[in-house]
Amino acid sequence: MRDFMHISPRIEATGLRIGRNGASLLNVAHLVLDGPGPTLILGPNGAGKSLLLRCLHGLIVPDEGRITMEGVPLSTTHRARQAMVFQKPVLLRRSVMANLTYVLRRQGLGWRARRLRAVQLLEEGGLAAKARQSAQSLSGGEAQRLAILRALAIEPEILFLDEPTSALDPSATQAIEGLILAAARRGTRIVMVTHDIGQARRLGADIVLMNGGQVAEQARVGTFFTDPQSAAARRYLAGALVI
Ligand SMILES: Nc1ncnc2c1ncn2[C@@H]1O[C@H](COP(=O)(O)OP(=O)(O)OP(=O)(O)O)[C@@H](O)[C@H]1O
Repeated sequence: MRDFMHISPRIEATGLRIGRNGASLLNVAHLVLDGPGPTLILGPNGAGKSLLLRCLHGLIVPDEGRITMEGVPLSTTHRARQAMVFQKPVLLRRSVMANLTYVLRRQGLGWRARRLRAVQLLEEGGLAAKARQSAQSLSGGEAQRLAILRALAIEPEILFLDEPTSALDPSATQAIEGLILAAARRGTRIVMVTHDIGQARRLGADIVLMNGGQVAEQARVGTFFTDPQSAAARRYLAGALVI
C-alpha cells in the first residue's frame, strides 16, 4: 500500500505552446498537477513529453503560456527548490562523495554537516562503499543512482525525471524506483517521463498521456489502465499509438 502525504506546490500550466517552422510541438491548454503521489507522463516517441517536462522546470521558455507553482509564476526561486534528472546521468568529474558534498556546499552546509549528509545519502542509495571512487568509474545504474542522490540532496520540492531508467537493467531500475518512492513519501512532488508501462503502474498515482504535443488524457493510475477514456489512451495501451 502506497501512502503519500499532501504535497505542494501545485503546478498549473495554461496555454503552453511551442512551435518550430510552422509545426506545433507542444500545445497544452490546461494541466494541473496537484495530487499526492507521483505523476507519470507517458506517450509515444515525439509526443512532447520532454518538452513539457523542460517547460515545467523552466529549462525551456514556451512561445506562449503560463506556468505557476502554488499560484505564483515559475521563477528562479522556485527552480532553486526543484531538481531534474535526465536519461543520461549528469555528474561531476570528481569522486562519488564530492559529487554530493559539492551540491551540499552550495546549499550552505558547513564541512561536517556536508559529510554527514553525504554519507547518509550514499547509504540510502547503496553507494557508501564507492564513496572515494571516481564518479566516472561507476556503472550506468550506479551513476544514475548518484545523479538521483545529487538531486535529492537539496531536498527538492519537485523532482523532474526524464526516462531515468530507460538504459538500466531490472535490478538497477528497482533501486532507482525505491529512491524515487522514498522521496515521494517524504513529500517531494515527482513528475516523471517513462516509456515503461510497468513502471508507470508501479510508481504512478496519476498518469498524463501526451500525444502529438497535447495532453490526450490525465487520470488516476487505476482508471487509466482499467478504464481509459480517450481513444489515444486505448490505442496507446493496445500498442497501436505510434508516430
Ligand atoms: N529544439 C527543437 N527544435 C525543433 N524540434 C524540436 C526541438 N526539441 C524537440 N523538438 C521536436 O518536438 C517533438 C517533441 O519532442 P520531445 O523530445 O518532447 O518528445 P518526447 O515525447 O519526449 O519523445 P521521446 O519519447 O522520443 O523522447 C519532436 O518531434 C521533436 O523532434
